[in-house]
Amino acid sequence: MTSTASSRQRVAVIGLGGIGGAAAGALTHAGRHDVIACGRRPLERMRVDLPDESVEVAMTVLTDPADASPVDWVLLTTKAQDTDGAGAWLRALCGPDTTVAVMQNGIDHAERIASYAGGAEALPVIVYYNGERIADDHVRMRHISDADIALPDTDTAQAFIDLLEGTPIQAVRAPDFTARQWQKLLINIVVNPVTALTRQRQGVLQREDIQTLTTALLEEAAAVAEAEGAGLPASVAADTQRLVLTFPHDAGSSMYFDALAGRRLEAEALTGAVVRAGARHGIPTPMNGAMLALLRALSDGMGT
Ligand SMILES: NC(=O)C1=CN([C@@H]2O[C@H](COP(=O)(O)OP(=O)(O)OC[C@H]3O[C@@H](n4cnc5c(N)ncnc54)[C@H](OP(=O)(O)O)[C@@H]3O)[C@@H](O)[C@H]2O)C=CC1
Ligand SMILES: CC(C)(CO)C(=O)C(=O)O
Repeated sequence: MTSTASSRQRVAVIGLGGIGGAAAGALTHAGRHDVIACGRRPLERMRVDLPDESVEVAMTVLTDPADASPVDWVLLTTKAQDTDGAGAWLRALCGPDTTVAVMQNGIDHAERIASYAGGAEALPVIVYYNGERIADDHVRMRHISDADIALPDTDTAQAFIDLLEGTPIQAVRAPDFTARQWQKLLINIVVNPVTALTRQRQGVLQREDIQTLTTALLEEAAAVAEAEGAGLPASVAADTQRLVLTFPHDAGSSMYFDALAGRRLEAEALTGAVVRAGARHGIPTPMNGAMLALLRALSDGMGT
């Protein structure tokens, strides 16, 4: 674990989309650490619309893992399905003292990076803030929950909170981290597929016919979460349904933006995780299975 309370740290952010662009921009703007970004295209400056201010920051962006060397912190912010593609970055950036904050949706954060990160420690991060890539050099971050990220209740998590000091990213240590991972997954198996498949922003969730669908998706997923020992309350399906209806109608979702841009969808890490866990426990998930088939068909027709 790296100590960050006072020392200047070397930070690398892999991926400069909605989540990574906001994190890299906010850390660079705060100026407390040496931040590099690892991307697929060169970039010199980025406009970052933070919740309370819009800033333009000069970025140091590497495009070739051969130019990278081990750092104190790696923030992995690609989509889950692009983790393998980011493997060369992880290998180059991770040493024995590196911590990798896996800022992705889903429930198997640590497993995704295990084969690339050598001895580096994985810190799973539940991301609640909304990040939108407006252009390659322009991202917007919005708070949509009390906390922007949730972390396990560990010293490493505290070191990450210290790292983020001076940025608008509000973090909490969560003793109920596993429950929260599943709670977030329940949100994602509703908001992401529905917005991506309908190509409509979150206002579409207010439709009565869509609410019938999302209730069914959530009830299946809640049964699977219970079998997994997630520790969620019996009311979690109804609670999640109510919660997603409070989200901004004009917000998209990470999967919605991929559908619009013709990129592959994060279907296996979200809906796929529920369907696979349901199969392990012998719990039928026909509605999520149907969504998964549609998402796979859409995703397989996409480019990258
Ligand atoms: N956006 C949101 O509001 C939220 C997103 N999340 C989760 O956060 C994670 C990140 O999502 P989001 O930021 O929206 O995703 P984006 O698609 O906006 O950004 C992903 C970034 O990763 C880059 N990337 C992909 N492969 C590589 C690679 N091999 N090397 C370097 N960069 C690479 C992409 O590059 P390129 O530009 O070339 O495609 C892109 O810049 C996902 O797991 C998502 O589910 C969680 C909560 C909210
Ligand atoms: C909850 C939501 C929809 C917030 O942006 C999200 O996690 C995503 O876009 O993937």
